Amino acid sequence: MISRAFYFVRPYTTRADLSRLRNIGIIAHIDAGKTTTTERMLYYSGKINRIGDVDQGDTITDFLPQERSRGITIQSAAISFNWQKKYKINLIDTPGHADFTFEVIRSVKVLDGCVTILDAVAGVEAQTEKVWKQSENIPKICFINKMDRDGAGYSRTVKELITKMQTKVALINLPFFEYDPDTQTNTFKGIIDLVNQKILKWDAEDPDRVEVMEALESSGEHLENFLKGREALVEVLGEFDENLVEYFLEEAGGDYLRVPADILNRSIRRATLAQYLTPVFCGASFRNIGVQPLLDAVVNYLPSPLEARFPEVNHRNMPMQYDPAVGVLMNHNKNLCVAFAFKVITDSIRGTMIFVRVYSGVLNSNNTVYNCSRDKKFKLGKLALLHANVYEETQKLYPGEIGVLTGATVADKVSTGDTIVTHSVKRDALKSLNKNIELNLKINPITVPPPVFVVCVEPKTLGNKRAMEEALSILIKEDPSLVVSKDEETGQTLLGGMGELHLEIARDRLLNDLNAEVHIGKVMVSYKESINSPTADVTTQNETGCRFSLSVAPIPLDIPIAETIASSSNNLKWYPLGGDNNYLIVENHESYRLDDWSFQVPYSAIINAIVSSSIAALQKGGKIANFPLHSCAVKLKGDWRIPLDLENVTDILPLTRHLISQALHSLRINDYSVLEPVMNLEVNVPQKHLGSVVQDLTAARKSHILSIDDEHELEESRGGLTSIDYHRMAQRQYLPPDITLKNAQLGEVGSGNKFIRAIVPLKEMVAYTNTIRSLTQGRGTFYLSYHGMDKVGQDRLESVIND
Ligand SMILES: Nc1nc2c(ncn2[C@@H]2O[C@H](COP(=O)(O)OP(=O)(O)OP(=O)(O)O)[C@@H](O)[C@H]2O)c(=O)[nH]1
Repeated sequence: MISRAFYFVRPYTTRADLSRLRNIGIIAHIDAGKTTTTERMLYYSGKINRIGDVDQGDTITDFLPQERSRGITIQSAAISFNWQKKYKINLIDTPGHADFTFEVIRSVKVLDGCVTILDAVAGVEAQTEKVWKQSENIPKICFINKMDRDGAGYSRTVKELITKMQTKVALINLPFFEYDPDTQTNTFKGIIDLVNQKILKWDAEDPDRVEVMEALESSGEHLENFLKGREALVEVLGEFDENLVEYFLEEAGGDYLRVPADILNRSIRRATLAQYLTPVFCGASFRNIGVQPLLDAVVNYLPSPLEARFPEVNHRNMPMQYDPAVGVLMNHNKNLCVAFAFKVITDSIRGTMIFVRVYSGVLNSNNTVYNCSRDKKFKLGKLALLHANVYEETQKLYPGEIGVLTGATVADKVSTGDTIVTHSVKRDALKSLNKNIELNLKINPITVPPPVFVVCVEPKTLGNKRAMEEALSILIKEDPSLVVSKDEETGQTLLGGMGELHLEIARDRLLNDLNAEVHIGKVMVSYKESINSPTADVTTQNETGCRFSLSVAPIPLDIPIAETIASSSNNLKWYPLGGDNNYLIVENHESYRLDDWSFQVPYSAIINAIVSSSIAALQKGGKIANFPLHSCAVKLKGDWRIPLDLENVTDILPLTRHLISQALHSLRINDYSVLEPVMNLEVNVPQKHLGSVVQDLTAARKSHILSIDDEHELEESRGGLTSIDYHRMAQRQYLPPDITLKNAQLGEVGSGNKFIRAIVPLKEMVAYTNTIRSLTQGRGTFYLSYHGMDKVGQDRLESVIND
């Protein structure tokens, strides 16, 4: 491994005004080349002075030891750099593995635009489709990478992009190959830039040398590709931009070559921001080819914070407008600063670091701020800009910035998904902010996907228990898609996660980084129980005069929870109980109104106590196998009583916990069901293997087949167009011939392939990679995503419980 001492990272980045700031993410399937491309971007921007390599484990953004040893990105890393001197790019390199989806979701939440990287050999892969959907509200550009590899297919990949992502495209550059008559091979050397009418050829030995030639002076197929490509570019933009058509007809005299680059660039920018189309670029980052034009595209075509979408907030009618000094000016208040926490990490030296995106105004170090999501007021400590793992302290975080809060004062005050507000200028002026609107402003939090696998974590000795709990609490604070629960029957601590790799990485972190002395069991599917029918109402009263009545009822599994909540009575308030789709439903009190509250203890303290006791009671599990309860609603009646002078809620906790257990106990074992995670499965197989794959899915894997389609006849629609329209669009799109692909390879994709959609229990999909490989001679691909929890039928109950 090459030592970091041989090269430097320049931490400082000059501040750009808001219109010249870009907050972008790099998203893609695993191994498409996100980190390799990011590394080149840092090099060409002057941020680093030598290029690191993923395979040698010395890139800037993959800095965790686990990332370096495994050669994959695990956590998204933020870094900023300048481009074309006046622009500042804040870039987040995200992981590609499906187990780390939450990292992508939380990054996308605070980004204004994305670069999607595609592998020219693999084409549009499943995880790319997923992250594309997750980022569907933000403009994107596409980079077809690995054009140097055997089997790279630029045009084949563009076709897949159009049909699978259902997007129009504008090809901005085309691949440039050089033919060697001696070896009779074509080698990828550079690009044909259709906007600037140049051919750019990179030097294989020297990453800084680029030969620039006039495209019009080329000949043969290069010239032909250039002319056809430029015509197609002007045409596609003309469908969106009337001004361009006018210019083309009147000023350029109908000549595609006479439309100047700046007019085209403006038009591409407008069409990209409107998400009318996706500009497409190509290159080979590993060979340093095509990265500078991609960086130009980031600043030319992706939005500044003054053009990005507004954040979604809890006050639906909150006035918002862009302001060059404030960013997103909210509630017409130029002094209001609003920031959103999207990530928390624990650094061994600096302690807790909270990543925030500032949407409005300025965050000043040492200011008093208010966490609207937790009703907490506190003082900020130091602020910083992070460049991967290099720390740059700063006094202020300006609008549009992505930065970090540090210091003991903030450590326990902020979690992922919280909204922080403060006064932009005065140190301690929360009182000047509107109590009901500004101090109650919440940017919609990040959705956390439910864990589907669990491992059992045990302290090596009883003395290690406390340290284990502390280490686990750090882990789940950093990554809310990890969930800690307790098996009440056995007392075991369970750690839930998104997949086997996710839990393996968590295990590494527990043992090696947090030095927890623990034993970790084998990875298991996370099963739950639920109830089939509601309990009777139960009531309890203690000697101090507290009295509560409640029942527990099942929440329907087949209706989205948002719909269930929306259709319930206005008289009821729903509070989530942890991550298992359990809720506390509270009836309005018969006699007390919140605005006329005469009790010593605040209403929120009573609710918090009942929430905690409900979580503990439901964790105790069901009657079949003690799996924690899922999709249960604890319904609190509105006739509860507590003494007016009750000083704290410690009495309430055991009372309601016991009451819930009593209600659940009254049900018979037959009133319970075991639930298991079921997954959406998509399988793409050549026609000739369809029978064996379907047979295996239905017989061996108990899956429920939803549809089997010809790959090109999928009938989904986006923007009013059907997928057939997109297939037609792909046929019409000008694409240069894929000269490095043999005919056989060209024919493989999309022709004669069948697309199977099914719902399948996660348990039955273990080791499916090997099965699909052997059933289809390595030609089939599949993709799994979480569908929901479903009841386990009697026929499989025993095997599930034994599992
Ligand atoms: N031939 C070739 N290999 C490349 C290119 N770009 C990346 N690679 C290789 O592809 C592999 C994966 O590259 P990464 O940059 O780690 O991909 P990634 O998308 O960041 O991967 P994850 O973050 O783990 O999802 C590495 O072995 C790279 O050297 C390219 O342009 N050409």
